[in-house]
Amino acid sequence: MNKKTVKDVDVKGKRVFCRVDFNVPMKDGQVTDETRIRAALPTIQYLVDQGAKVLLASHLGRPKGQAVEELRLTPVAKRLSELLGKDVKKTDEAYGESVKSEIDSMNEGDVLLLENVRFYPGEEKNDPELAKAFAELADVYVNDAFGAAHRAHASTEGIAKHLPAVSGFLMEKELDVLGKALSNPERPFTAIIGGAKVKDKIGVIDNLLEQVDNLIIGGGLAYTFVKAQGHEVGKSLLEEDKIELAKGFMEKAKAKGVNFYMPVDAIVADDFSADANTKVVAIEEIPADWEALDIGPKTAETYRDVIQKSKLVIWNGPMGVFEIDKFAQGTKAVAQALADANDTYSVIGGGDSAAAVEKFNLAEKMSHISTGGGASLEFMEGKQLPGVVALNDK
Ligand SMILES: Nc1ncnc2c1ncn2[C@@H]1O[C@H](COP(=O)(O)OP(=O)(O)O)[C@@H](O)[C@H]1O
Ligand SMILES: O=C(OP(=O)(O)O)[C@H](O)COP(=O)(O)O
Repeated sequence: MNKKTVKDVDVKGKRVFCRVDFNVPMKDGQVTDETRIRAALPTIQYLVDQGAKVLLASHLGRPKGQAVEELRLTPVAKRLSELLGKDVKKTDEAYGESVKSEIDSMNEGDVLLLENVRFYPGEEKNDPELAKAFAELADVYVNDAFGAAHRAHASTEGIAKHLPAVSGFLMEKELDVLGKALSNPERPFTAIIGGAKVKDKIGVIDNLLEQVDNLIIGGGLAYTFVKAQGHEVGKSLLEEDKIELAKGFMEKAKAKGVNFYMPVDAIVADDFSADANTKVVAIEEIPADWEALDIGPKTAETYRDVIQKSKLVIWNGPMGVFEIDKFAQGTKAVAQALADANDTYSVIGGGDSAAAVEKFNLAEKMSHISTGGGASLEFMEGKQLPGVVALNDK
């Protein structure tokens, strides 16, 4: 990597604003998957050991520029404190006088977690004033938030203009591993795209079609494609204004000789809940009042075969609503197929995909679990990540 890292700057006694991605899944005020917190520990521990005053900043969810009680980072501070084995204080704001006075009382090696940076409208707008306000808190900026590196926000991009700006160890490792896997991909090269962020991910498919041998579609994303094939999708997730785009992708795949795999069956439910009635249906037979919440068994079988014949697989986004056991089978089948494929280099991207692999106890079997979903996809597309571009060159 041609960017400076935390090892290239002196941080002893300095106030270090370290942007991390603590956008972790939570339920009832508890962190339910701590992969992203653990992934940031090497950088945090290094800063502590070097005697820096460590200010950690992160977003959580999408609060749209205002304080949302359930999206406070308090439970994250608690978990981080346990993992680090030292007290981590949390502020109720992310900048300003109250935060400054808290920083004034810090000793070398102390860690302070700032409140969710997306509670302020300026964050996602990359407002220069907010970037300056963040920068005023610190002497050095470290970006270790690979998962948010594709966002040009005040705490990921704007702030880097005001301070010496370097990458953390997680950022460095992610760019290194993904760069190596993709510079000369082993073939057959398969991409599996699922999840619910249809708008974010659908554009990625266009670029992936230039690179892969097989493209597998699952999750909530699939039903826009099912609709594009001319089938009804009932109450399944659907992005009406992307149907034409989806059609275009299927034609492009054909023209490029890319094998395009879509669900042939699905598990449908009469309600988005654990108590829902469910049944397996052929993809062209989704009932009008039901929604497809997982891929069906025939689909899972085909996907398994494709995975086993691949040399490199990148997987982003679960195949179904894996958080509910009834709809977890498709995601589990894909995870298991990857775990069983010993000759396959597997790269898992995305907070929820990583959480799924963790849930099935298969994390150890994957070659690389990336902490970034959208970020790893954009990186693989060959796009420049603003959070990386903004850092100081070596
Ligand atoms: N068929 C579906 N309908 C609705 N939601 C789905 C479906 N399949 C998967 N999901 C949801 O997608 C979410 C993950 O999507 P996304 O954020 O795009 O993935 P990632 O974090 O891995 O990038 C999960 O919470 C899962 O419940
Ligand atoms: O969870 C994240 O992205 P991901 O779901 O693509 O992995 C990152 O924290 C970025 O969050 P965002 O997509 O709300 O900007």
